[in-house]
Amino acid sequence: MTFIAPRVADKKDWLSGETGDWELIIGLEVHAQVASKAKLFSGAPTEFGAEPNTQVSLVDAGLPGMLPVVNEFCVEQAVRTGLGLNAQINKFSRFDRKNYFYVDLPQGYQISQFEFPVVGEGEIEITPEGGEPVSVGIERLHLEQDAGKSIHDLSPDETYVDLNRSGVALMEIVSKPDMRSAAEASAYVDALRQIVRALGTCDGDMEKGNLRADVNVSVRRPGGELGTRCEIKNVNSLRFIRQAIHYEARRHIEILEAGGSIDQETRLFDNVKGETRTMRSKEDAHDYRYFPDPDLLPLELTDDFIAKIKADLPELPEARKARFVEQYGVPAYDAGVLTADKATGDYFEAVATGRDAKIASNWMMGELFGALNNAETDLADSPISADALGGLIDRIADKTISGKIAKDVFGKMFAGEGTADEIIERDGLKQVTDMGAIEGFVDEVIAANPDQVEKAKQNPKLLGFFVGQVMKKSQGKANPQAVNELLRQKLGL
Ligand SMILES: Nc1ncnc2c1ncn2[C@@H]1O[C@H](COP(=O)(O)OP(=O)(O)OP(=O)(O)O)[C@@H](O)[C@H]1O
Ligand SMILES: [Mg+2]
Ligand SMILES: [Mg+2]
Repeated sequence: MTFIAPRVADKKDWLSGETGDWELIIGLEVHAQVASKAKLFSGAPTEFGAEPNTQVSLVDAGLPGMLPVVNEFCVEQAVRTGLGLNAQINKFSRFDRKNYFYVDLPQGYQISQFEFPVVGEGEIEITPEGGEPVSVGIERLHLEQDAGKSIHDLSPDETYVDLNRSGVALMEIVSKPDMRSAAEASAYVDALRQIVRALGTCDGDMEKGNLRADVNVSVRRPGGELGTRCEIKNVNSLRFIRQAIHYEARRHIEILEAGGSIDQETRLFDNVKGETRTMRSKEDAHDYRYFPDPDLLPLELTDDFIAKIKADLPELPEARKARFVEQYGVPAYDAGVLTADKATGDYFEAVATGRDAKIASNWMMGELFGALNNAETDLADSPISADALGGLIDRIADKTISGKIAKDVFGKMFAGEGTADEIIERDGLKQVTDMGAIEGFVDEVIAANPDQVEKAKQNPKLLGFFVGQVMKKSQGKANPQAVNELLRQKLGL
């Protein structure tokens, strides 16, 4: 298989093949687990990592005669998410049975929403890395229950079933086929993740599988008819999403250019090989025989219910980003990084308030994130609190220390040696601003370098040499501005 790089210059992710260009089309179905302590239709707990089959009510085990009762909290979270996606909230929706047989589905059907989802069309704005913002349409969001889990690797000839996940509430968020590159697809999932986390409706933890994507991919000639899609199930990291898309796009192009056609298929992504492969083809495509679940009444939401949720919505990442640019004057790129999650934004606001915001953002994005990264830890466990970083920045602003010395102080703060003030005091780092003392250093340096003084009169660039010498004499503590001024005066530059 030949690897064809996307033509970044075109901005769109057009792929060149042997016979011309192809346009990539991607639509995603994201399954986001509702952050609820109880399941969608039972009171069983949903906690992650429990012993197998310890969180299973009779309803989740699909025992005959058991009746589901809808969890109102989950409905509320779906509506909240819908509002966060700028989407239509449907006051009438209905639960349907999606029938299929599998060992991890004890009821023999999944309760889902088909014809009448709780949330309809919406739209979010995303910014792919290095690209311009694009808007992605949301087709719908519906509530459904998760299935159990089959465990194949405990024994060579037996399959075990863990029903802890059975009945856990999921929101399936279906996008329109609006994405045109792997970068856009991963930016979309990232944006969704940020939104649900800001809303608190889903933990968005892809490693734990509480946010995962079915990735639909097709290719077409630029501007032509949509091609046949293949759906890659359950991809659970942004990197795997990008890899799966690239692999799948190349596969489609190779087949089409050789004169073949694409079969609509459900495929799996093998993250070790970086390949997708057939899981089931159209021949055994499911006929789910959806019908309204007779055990559940339709959901009818009142205006009041929706209005209350709306009144309680937090500021979402996109809005916060715009506010950071506007209110604090930081560049859009910084604002994007600083609003990637709530805690980072809160930390920034605490440091920036009452201080130079650009300096606050530089210290966070440079020194702090660098140190956290090296220590393989994150902001939640930062040894330097927002207050403490603010305290350090204050000492630069009031010229107690220079920016250069501040970096050393930062290192010591990060190592837990104390606050900026304590370290400055302890190590005697206070900047020398006493003009008399600085003049002493300057005179000494001039006296010691008569040749250089003569040269400097022809070549003002030598000023740097003198500044360096004076700073060295003062052990880095002389106020650099004062040193510069005095030297210029004395050297007549
Ligand atoms: N030609 C296409 N190329 C790429 N993506 C497409 C194409 N046509 C549709 N899609 C995307 O495929 C997804 C279809 O999801 P939807 O949930 O509606 O149906 P499904 O996959 O048939 O159902 P199920 O939930 O049972 O998997 C949407 O995200 C849509 O944008
Ligand atoms: Mg779907
Ligand atoms: Mg699908």
